[in-house]
Amino acid sequence: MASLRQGCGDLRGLVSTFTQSCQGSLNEARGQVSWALGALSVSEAGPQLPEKQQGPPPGCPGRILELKGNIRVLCRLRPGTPSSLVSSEPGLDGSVTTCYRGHRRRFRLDWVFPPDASQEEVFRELEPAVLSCLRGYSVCIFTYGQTGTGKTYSMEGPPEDPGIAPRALQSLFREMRTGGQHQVTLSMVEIYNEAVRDLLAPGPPERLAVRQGPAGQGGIQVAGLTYWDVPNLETLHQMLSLGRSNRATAATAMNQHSSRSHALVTLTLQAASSTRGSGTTGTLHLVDLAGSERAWKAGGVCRARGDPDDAQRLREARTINRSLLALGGVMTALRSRRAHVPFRDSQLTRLLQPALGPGATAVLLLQQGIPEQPGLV
Ligand SMILES: Nc1ncnc2c1ncn2[C@@H]1O[C@H](COP(=O)(O)OP(=O)(O)OP(=O)(O)O)[C@@H](O)[C@H]1O
Repeated sequence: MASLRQGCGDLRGLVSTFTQSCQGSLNEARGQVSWALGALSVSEAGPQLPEKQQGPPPGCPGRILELKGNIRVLCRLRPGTPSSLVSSEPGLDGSVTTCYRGHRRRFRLDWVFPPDASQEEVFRELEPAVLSCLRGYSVCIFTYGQTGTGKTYSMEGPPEDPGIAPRALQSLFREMRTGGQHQVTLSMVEIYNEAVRDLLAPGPPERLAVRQGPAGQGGIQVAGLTYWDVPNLETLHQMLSLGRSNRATAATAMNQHSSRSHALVTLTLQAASSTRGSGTTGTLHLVDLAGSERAWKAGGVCRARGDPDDAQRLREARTINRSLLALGGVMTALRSRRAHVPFRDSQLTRLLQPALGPGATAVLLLQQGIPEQPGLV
């Protein structure tokens, strides 16, 4: 419990950091900064939040995810978060009261993974939701957090200790071997500076147009996006690694290999009619969101020197923050069950519209912790 206490308080840091980022760097964000609180549903406990499940016995992580129609907010703490910065007390109602650098605040989370949580423990919590795709559900898993807090580590992980995505795929294919025939289709895009690009296109990635589907059919269409039939796990891994190598990355002041784009992997699993779950089509979206660092930090002090690369980093940071604001606005609207959900506010939310709509399950994994350069937190 000590590590849990230590870690979840730093959530305040995430919200606070991002809020400051919006206030300091984005004039257009003024007045909307409350998104970070409402949208992530980690602020003052809101009535829409589902009840936190009973905690699992030690060594036996619980199955906390309901499989339909919910947004779940989990938090993972990066190793090395100093306990002097944070403290928190879990409440009976599932809320977490945190104290971050002396400011007390209540957050409510569905689960907190302490800094020593393994990749396997994290995935074990998500596995039931992942496998529900084989029964026709739509599931979307995000990693969100300041740059360098471990989003890609959690989603992809190093080869010797894979993260959510490789484990999810392995689990799905293992289940399909015993559960019957499915047709698996893959697409992979990145959103870089609000341009949607196909990471699996045979040629150089081009900007693709995102359109609303024809009336009555709903959905979103990405003109020219390639969809690939995936016969087996090995092919899938090869394609994902191709897509990853096409993803825009650039060194920033905060993370040498910082991802400057949002990456969306979409797997469609269509059950053959003779199998269980016959006729169903499930979808798994795995979303590695770009880091939400403060724009001025990403640009770095070199911005003053007029370095074109730094100007580019600054622009990237602004568009990233703007799209994360839009995502927050969508989440707020969904959780408040508002009639209007502003999906059209960014390419990210437009593309995710089918993944966040009625009946879908979204899991937001908040990454918290101290990036590699502690002075930046
Ligand atoms: N739980 C963890 N255990 C061990 N190492 C970790 C963990 N989380 C993150 N790291 C390490 O921290 C560094 C930064 O992590 P990562 O690249 O995943 O951050 P990120 O949030 O994806 O950053 P960006 O938004 O800039 O892409 C990496 O070297 C990664 O291996």
